[in-house]
Amino acid sequence: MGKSSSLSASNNPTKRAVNEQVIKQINDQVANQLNTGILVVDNEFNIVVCNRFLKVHTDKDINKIIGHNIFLAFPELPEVWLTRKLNGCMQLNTPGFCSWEQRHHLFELPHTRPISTDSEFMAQNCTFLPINTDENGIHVCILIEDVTDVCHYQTKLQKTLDDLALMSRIDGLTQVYNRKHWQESLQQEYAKARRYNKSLSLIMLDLDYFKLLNDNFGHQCGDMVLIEVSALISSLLRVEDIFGRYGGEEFAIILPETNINGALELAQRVCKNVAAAALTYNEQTLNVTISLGVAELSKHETNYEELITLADKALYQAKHDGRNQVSSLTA
Ligand SMILES: Nc1nc2c(ncn2[C@@H]2O[C@H](COP(=O)(O)OP(=O)(O)OP(=O)(O)O)[C@@H](O)[C@H]2O)c(=O)[nH]1
Repeated sequence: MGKSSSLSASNNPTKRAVNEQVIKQINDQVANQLNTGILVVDNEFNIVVCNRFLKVHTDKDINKIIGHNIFLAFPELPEVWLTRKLNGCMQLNTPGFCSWEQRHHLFELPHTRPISTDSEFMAQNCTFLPINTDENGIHVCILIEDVTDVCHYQTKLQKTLDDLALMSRIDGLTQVYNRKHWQESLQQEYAKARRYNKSLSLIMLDLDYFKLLNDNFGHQCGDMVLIEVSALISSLLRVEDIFGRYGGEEFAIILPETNINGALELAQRVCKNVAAAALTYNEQTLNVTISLGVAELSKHETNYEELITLADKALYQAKHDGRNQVSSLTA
């Protein structure tokens, strides 16, 4: 009995045909209920199978695109790139993949999320699977996964991380680099200047009689002056120059590939511009000046800190000589 029933399942052609039909129905229903696009093309890139996902997400009549070339049915597809991808998959008989990070989408399918994204189209991960059929040779099955949410939250997360990284380098009050980042930059510029035998100069600057300004006009006025003066100085620099708040009312500028003459010229310009700036607080005119110390890297320094010490000494000299001026020192 057992033997005859097992024989009937595999050897009875009618039963086998019924089984195959049932399996096809199951496969079709599963494919049509999946929240993944399934599109199968033959070796001439004609569409052989297309599931309901693509019907739901496009206004195309799926029955009309079966048998048509994929690049005619979906003209938005990158033909050169996708042809190479499909051919590679068929020839090597190995799967391929394309993530939304490489290409945000292949198919222009509008996304249905109530979230705002940078693109009007659904972000997609696409997998390319080689399918071997007995009669018609190799096909490729393209699986289209909707990853709009992943893309949206990943992009938001990356932006937050970028903002945090920036914030960790920036002084909260003046928006110029903070001391930690500035000092790390100097360390790098020092190493570069030594390695490539390039010149490197430093300007240390400090607001004059700032305590008096705070005492006379209040701390808020002092803060406003720090913001305005650093914005003014930033506007006078080249993009390669690295401007930072060294602490309190002391600032510092790294000048890569700049010798002492270039650094002195810039320092004079900064000094004059700050002194000439028309700063007011509560309708009162403020006379703000700065003192600057300039130093150039020479063969004598053995580390970047010695360059800071040199520029700091020059700054002290400028203060001592009467403020609102530039002084320089060489080792
Ligand atoms: N408003 C404000 N004041 C600050 C800030 N950081 C430091 N200060 C003040 O800056 C003043 C610096 O005073 P001093 O070091 O005596 O220097 P100075 O009065 O500028 O005198 P010289 O440098 O010799 O010209 C102090 O009163 C600090 O409280 C800040 O972020 N905001």
